[in-house]
Amino acid sequence: ACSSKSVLSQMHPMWLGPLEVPGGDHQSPIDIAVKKAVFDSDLKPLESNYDPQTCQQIWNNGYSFLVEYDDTTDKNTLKGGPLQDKYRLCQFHFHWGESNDWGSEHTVDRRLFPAELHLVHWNSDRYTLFEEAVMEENGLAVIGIFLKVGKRHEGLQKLVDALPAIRHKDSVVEFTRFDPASLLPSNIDDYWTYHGSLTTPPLTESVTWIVMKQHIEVSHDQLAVFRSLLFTSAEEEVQKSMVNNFRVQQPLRGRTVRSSFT
Ligand SMILES: NS(=O)(=O)c1ccc(C(=O)NCc2ccc(F)cc2)cc1
Ligand SMILES: [Zn+2]
Repeated sequence: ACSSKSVLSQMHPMWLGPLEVPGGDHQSPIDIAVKKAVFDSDLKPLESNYDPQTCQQIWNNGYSFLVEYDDTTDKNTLKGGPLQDKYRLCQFHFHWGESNDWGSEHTVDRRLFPAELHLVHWNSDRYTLFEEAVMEENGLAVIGIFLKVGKRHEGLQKLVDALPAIRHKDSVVEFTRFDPASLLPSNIDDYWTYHGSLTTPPLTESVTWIVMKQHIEVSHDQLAVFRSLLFTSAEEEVQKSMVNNFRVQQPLRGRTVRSSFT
């Protein structure tokens, strides 16, 4: 899959404060000012085709937990929406807070959500590897979905049950037959889109962000299990609970956020 450990483990540990990117003017996350978004009637509906059989593993990378898919063939594709090409899902992960009052990376009119899901795809029409695409302007497409605390999310429970096995950084367990579509909101036609970056190092400005207007609901207890994960590996003396793994918001720098709805 796409997040090779070697690159990740050399990453700048985010709790030491986000790495400054000199001159980066297309950084993420941002606040989405709803009234300033420009409706674009050319935006098409998103088309996702995911195959649960290609789910491979779930692991704790010391920043979040990732569910990784086999991205060596065009089995999990995303196209349409703002995208010109076909993109391949390689992993999804979350960002969350220490309390339900904050945790998301993007905000909508400054409104914070307790967590945010990112489904990470790379442009398989133009590149052969994620690592290649991550350096290119049209290389990545990330779907952002806000989580709200409410009713239990049945689809999420299989994932929540696997978390105790990956409490520590660099722990991995086999994870199969998980359908990422089970995490999508019922309406995926209403979204905002803008050009931005990865929200963790290397912070490359290669992401077409697609942020869903409709959130999904998870229970308080399900989200509490996210917070039982640790940033630290089993060997480290001081264990740090994995919370507040979101980046501070970045300036819009003149970018326009487009909406697929009025
Ligand atoms: N939060 S987010 O959705 O913006 C995001 C998505 C993916 C990655 C990632 O894969 N990093 C590791 C990485 C980066 C570059 C490489 F070349 C290889 C691995 C980081 C952040
Ligand atoms: Zn993310």
